[in-house]
Amino acid sequence: MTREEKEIRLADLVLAKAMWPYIRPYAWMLAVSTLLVFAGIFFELSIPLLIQKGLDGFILQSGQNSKDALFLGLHMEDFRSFGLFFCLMILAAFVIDFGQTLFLEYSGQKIILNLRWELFSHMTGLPVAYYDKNASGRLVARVAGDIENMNEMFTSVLVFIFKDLVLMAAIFVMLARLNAGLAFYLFGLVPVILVSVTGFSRHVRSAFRTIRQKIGEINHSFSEGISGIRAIQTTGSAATFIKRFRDLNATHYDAAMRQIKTFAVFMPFIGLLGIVSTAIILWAGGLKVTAHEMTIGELVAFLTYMKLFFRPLRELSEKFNLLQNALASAERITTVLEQKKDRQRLTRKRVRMDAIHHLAFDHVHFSYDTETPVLKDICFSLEKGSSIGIVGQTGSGKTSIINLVTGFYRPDAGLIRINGQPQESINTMDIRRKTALVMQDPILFSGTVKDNICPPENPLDGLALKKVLEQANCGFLYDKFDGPDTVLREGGRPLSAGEKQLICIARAFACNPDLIIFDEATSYMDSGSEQAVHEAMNRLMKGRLSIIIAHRLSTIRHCDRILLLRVGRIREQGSHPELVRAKGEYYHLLEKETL
Ligand SMILES: Nc1ncnc2c1ncn2[C@@H]1O[C@H](COP(=O)(O)OP(=O)(O)OP(=O)(O)O)[C@@H](O)[C@H]1O
Repeated sequence: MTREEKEIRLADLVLAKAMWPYIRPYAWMLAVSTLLVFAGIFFELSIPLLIQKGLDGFILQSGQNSKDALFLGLHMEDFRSFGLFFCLMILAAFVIDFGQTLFLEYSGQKIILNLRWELFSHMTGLPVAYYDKNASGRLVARVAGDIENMNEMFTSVLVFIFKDLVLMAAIFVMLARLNAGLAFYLFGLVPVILVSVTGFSRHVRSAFRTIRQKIGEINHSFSEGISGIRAIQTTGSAATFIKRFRDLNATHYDAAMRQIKTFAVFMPFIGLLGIVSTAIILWAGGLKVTAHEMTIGELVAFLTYMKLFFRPLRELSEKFNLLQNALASAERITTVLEQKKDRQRLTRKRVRMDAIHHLAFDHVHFSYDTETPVLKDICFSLEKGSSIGIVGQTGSGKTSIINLVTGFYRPDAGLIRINGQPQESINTMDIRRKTALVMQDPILFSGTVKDNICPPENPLDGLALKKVLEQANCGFLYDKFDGPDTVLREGGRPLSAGEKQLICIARAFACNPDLIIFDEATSYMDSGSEQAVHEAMNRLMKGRLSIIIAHRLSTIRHCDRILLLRVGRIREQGSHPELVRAKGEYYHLLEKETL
């Protein structure tokens, strides 16, 4: 056993334990389905035996006791009642097959339905830090591809591997019972079959793995190419992207061809084994029939069982690979679901909070990777009705301060106090409920403007909604579009950047926050749109705690306090007139901006 196989098998128990809560409600269906599989095998194996009885007992009249205890202790007097019995057996096999497929598909689909829902709802609650570390393309592949692999495992792999193994074992028993001498010839082929199946599985598994991996990368490349289409077209980097994609595509093609070639050799090889063994059995069986050691019916039944034996053999090795693949998917899904504890940590054993009226940073130090300090010794405080502006060069740590306020990350040292209490003692969900974040890139979801402003489960009445839109300067919605019923497509299309930002401000009004944070909210706008957004911002800030991050000093000059950050440290702090009087860094920046 290779190290990798060992690891997968060790992990299987853990996986089974993790997946059991999803399987448990439908376990009885899977059990019924398994019982039906057994019943199905019984019927499947009965057919060749019936053919033998029909041939020997009625058609050729060569069997001695064929009419006695014809089948399952039933006596058939004539060929018509035998034919009727045959038809009933086939009908019963059909009904069992139908029932088995229905139970299996139903339970498989239900398990997947719950698992997909759980995974998605769970992912919406995962810490932002998790998303910062994991590429979105990979995570999307998890919800889509990995869940689909698991669906395949429940509906077409697990039960069928089991069925095929039982079927093959049962066929061996039937063959030995029909004619032990002939079965002995067939057992001679077993080592050849085992060696070829193992070799084939190894080859296909490595190709499978490469294919899956490359498909993930291809998806990622596609999504990156589509979301960054403007940058690609304007920077002239299309050729680089196309070349990277072509290489990826070619690797995928090579792996797919490797897999196809292996199948192309293996499948006919198994077919060849089937033909060779049929020829051997026909020759040896023919000799036995002519020597009256065997009836023709028995020979035909023997050959029919052999045919049944080679069919699952072809599928089994392919299914083992699918199983490996599905187990890898289950492992990835379990890893995501295990992140649960992190979310619970934010709310469990913490005091509830109704309102924010004071926020303070007390000698806060922070780094993303515990090695590179991003914020150093940050101190400031903010009361209800007042505002703080944060300025500083790119990468100076402005957004990192917001990441700490909202609880997306934790400080390495120092304290953040809310209403005088340490932030980590307060339910983070309460803090977020009372906070509105208006970001540089306005995030709007597909749906109506109304749904974007207030979720349908917590709607505002018509009058309140109109007021919120008025306060946020969203009159354009009534002039150019269908008011709050305007339907937005992905990314908030067809609104302009400024219009989208005003909708985000309306959303902030609707949730009536105590703390409002603007992170470069006007940086993409022309002066006309900026004016409209500023008016809405000023209205929203009244009577609340506000933090405004901006590159342009004009945006924050009216704030009660301004922090100037450089390389993670507060270099200057004070009101606009105080900082101008101090003639320090802020003053020089102001001079540059007014030039
Ligand atoms: N998720 C992250 N993981 C690791 N490092 C990060 C992460 N986010 C930001 N950083 C690093 O932290 C530093 C501060 O980043 P931050 O986003 O707070 O700067 P900023 O002042 O808001 O910059 P900008 O004005 O460009 O938005 C930067 O050096 C950045 O590379």
